[in-house]
Amino acid sequence: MKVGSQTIWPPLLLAPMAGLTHSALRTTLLHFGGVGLLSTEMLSAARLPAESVDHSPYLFRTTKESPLSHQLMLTDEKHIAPAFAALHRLGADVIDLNLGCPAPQIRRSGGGSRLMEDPARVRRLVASARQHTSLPLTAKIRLGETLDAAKLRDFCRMLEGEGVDMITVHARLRGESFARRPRWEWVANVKRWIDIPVVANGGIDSIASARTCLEQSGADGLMIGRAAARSPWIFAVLARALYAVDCTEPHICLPQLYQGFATALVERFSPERRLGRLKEFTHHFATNYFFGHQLAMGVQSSRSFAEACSRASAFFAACDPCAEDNGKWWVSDAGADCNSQIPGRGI
Ligand SMILES: Cc1cc2nc3c(=O)[nH]c(=O)nc-3n(C[C@H](O)[C@H](O)[C@H](O)COP(=O)(O)O)c2cc1C
Repeated sequence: MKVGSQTIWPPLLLAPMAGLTHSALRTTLLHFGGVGLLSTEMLSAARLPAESVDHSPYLFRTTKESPLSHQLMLTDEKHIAPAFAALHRLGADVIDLNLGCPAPQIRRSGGGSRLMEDPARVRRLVASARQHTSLPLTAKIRLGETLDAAKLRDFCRMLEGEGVDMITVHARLRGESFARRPRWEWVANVKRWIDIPVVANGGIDSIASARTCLEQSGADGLMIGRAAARSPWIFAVLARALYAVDCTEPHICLPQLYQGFATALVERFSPERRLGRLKEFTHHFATNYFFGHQLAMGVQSSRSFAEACSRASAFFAACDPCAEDNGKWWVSDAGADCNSQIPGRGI
């Protein structure tokens, strides 16, 4: 899939997810392979220029995490020039505009899905964004407030006309919860209306759901969110099954994978940044187990990273035969330093 100057292959994209799509998860995904485009979580355009790449957990990346899309939460034209200059310095491969986030605090600030209600403002923002970068510029949207084909069609055509190179459609209305079946057939409408690549998102968590989504949407690519945290090998599985990519068949040992993720957190983030991220990941990862709520609750109620790791270790020892092969594990809070991976960058 060609997006501006960037070739994305396989056309399997990691969804931006606040608290989840940081360097540790991206590295865990890369271990298995099959991801065509990685993503950051949403970054505030207003705050980005002041963030230190040496200290920001949102910006930290290793050289292996490429190609990487940086997602911007944009509310005001005045933030575009400094934010894009910062993204160029950071070596972003793709810049994505968040036009779909339904979270109340984001909407109150005028960003995310609030923007879809004001197409004239989005037109100005996108036109200005386009002038400030030659990098691939993409947009992530939901279907809107209500099912209104003409409104959605005009909005998508406007994005294309202003120079957006790809649109990802999270196939739900703004107010719809994750529990609702995604409306992949509406992605097919978007695909008919515009000529740039269209990526389908929402509810893709298996080969079967990916195939159904592709059949119903005719999308050029698929974006995967929560399933990436539950089953970080999903990209490798889909890349093999759908795109005949030569990924090694994943060997999955859940305790080992969890340990690898926790170690990556220690290597990348300062102590106060680790526990929250482990909790967020565990919330999704624990659903791999029938009694996963015990793992999730144990980690959720932990007061320190070490306590969370030791509770997880105990859970695996009791519930997962694979843990025996790997012995009793622990993660040291002391951590390694990833300056070795990127000269000049600290944590
Ligand atoms: C914890 C969490 C955080 C999210 N943060 C973002 C975000 O920062 N930007 C964004 O565009 N969407 C965000 N989303 C939405 C996802 O990108 C995606 O659209 C949604 O999860 C549906 O895809 P899925 O069914 O594959 O998870 C988030 C979703 C979750 C669960």
